[in-house]
Amino acid sequence: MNFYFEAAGVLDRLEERKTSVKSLLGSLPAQNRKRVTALVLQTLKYKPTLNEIIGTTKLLQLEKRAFPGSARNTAIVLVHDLLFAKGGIQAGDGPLKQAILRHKTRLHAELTKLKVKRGARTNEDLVQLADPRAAKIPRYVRVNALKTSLDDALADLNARGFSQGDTAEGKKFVQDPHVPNLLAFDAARTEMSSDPAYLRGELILQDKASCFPALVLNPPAHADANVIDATAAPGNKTTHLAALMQNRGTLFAFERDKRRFKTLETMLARAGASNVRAQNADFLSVDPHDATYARVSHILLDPSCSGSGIVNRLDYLLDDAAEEQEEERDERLEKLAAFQQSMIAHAMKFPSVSRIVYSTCSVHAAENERVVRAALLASSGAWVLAPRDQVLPTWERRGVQDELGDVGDAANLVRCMPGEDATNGFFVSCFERAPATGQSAIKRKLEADDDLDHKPTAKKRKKKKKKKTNAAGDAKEDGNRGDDDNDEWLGVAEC
Ligand SMILES: C[S@@+](CC[C@H](N)C(=O)[O-])C[C@H]1O[C@@H](n2cnc3c(N)ncnc32)[C@H](O)[C@@H]1O
Repeated sequence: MNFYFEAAGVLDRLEERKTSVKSLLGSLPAQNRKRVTALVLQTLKYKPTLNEIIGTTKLLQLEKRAFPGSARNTAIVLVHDLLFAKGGIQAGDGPLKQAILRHKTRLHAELTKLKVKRGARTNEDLVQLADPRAAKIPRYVRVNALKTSLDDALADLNARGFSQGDTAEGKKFVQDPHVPNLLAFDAARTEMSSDPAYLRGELILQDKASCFPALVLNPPAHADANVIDATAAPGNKTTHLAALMQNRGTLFAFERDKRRFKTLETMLARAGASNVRAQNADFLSVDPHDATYARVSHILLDPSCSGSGIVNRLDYLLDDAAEEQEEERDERLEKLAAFQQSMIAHAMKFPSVSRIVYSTCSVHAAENERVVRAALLASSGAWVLAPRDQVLPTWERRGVQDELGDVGDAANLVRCMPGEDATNGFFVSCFERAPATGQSAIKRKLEADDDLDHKPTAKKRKKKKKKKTNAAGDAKEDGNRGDDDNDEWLGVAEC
């Protein structure tokens, strides 16, 4: 029973909003920490549902002696386990357990009623529907071109009672206007995980925004094509890339986590992605100059991130928790951003790579525009952003210029806002090698910064003076020249 009390204690202190969930869980005695953490996180996910069920059953009023006002969270964690844990309540047979079990039938019946009322088929649906942003996200399903054609998939769906409509409602689905082969279903009423076409690998459950990176990378589809997916598991983007490559050439897929690598292998097999060479390895330890990768022309980088864009994450439930959390978050973001930058810098070292897509499911500029900015500056002008017309041109929400600063045009970046774009929060950027001739705006900017940053030596002073004289001369020749240069400096990327 102890760990139930500990979990309830964590929930109590969270409600006081004096500290963050992370530090609370970190301070628990080591022996129970894992178990209590899992229980707290699960309970938080289901808390709105549990509160409603406990309210309608009047459990606390009926069991006042077992659960006085101060023990509300103890009742919540116990009801959580009764309704949602595999083995039910994990405790002896004390009075608190008995108090809950007296209402077992009623509690289960209320859960069933609530599911019907909210149109939820599974417990997970209940969590989804409790988050107002999630209610706006349809269930997206990508037709896997490696296993079936769009026409055949549509015919199969029609034969099973689905039909195309203007909105994803009930048995009606919509063809997505931005992503070919993507269908949107009614999230509350479509249970896809047991769908036969899904089990055959013909349909892949993938959020719309998560389909953007492979589309933007636009990998080649010929026998000599060499592409890398640097951070592959669970493999949604890998199988999407393989489909766009029509299983031709070679797609090297890296995943450093052993357990996630197994999932990747399962996904690849199910999707029939036969051109993938999956390796359980750290991308950062792959030698860019190894002959195996000499012809790699495209790299997809979808590294670990805060996941703050994912609707249903705990971050959302704890959004308004203590201030300390903000500080902790900033620290975490800084660390993530440093890692993300190192991944981009590493990708840029592959000698034949001409195009790199970097994406996150984060809404924080620290992991998005600011990482892109740092990567562009670190490349000293060798890389620029691919132009908007190659980066989902019809998608309206673009990057944040103030965060990207003067190193590129934020219109070349893609953002998705949870709750507003019918997707999870997402960010996509695409780097391409700067043209060999001419100087990129970033390079010019860096040189200028360098000139400003360092005390001019006699040689530099002389050079600067000469530059100034030339500029003055040029300006005389062409009245607007000086202003144009300024525009280029500020407005930026050569794309
Ligand atoms: C955001 S997930 C990738 C999701 C995947 N692209 C998809 O669409 O299914 C990031 C993955 O990268 C892996 N990862 C993180 N750093 C890595 C590294 N240095 N090398 C290889 N894999 C890495 C993580 O273990 C995690 O599985």
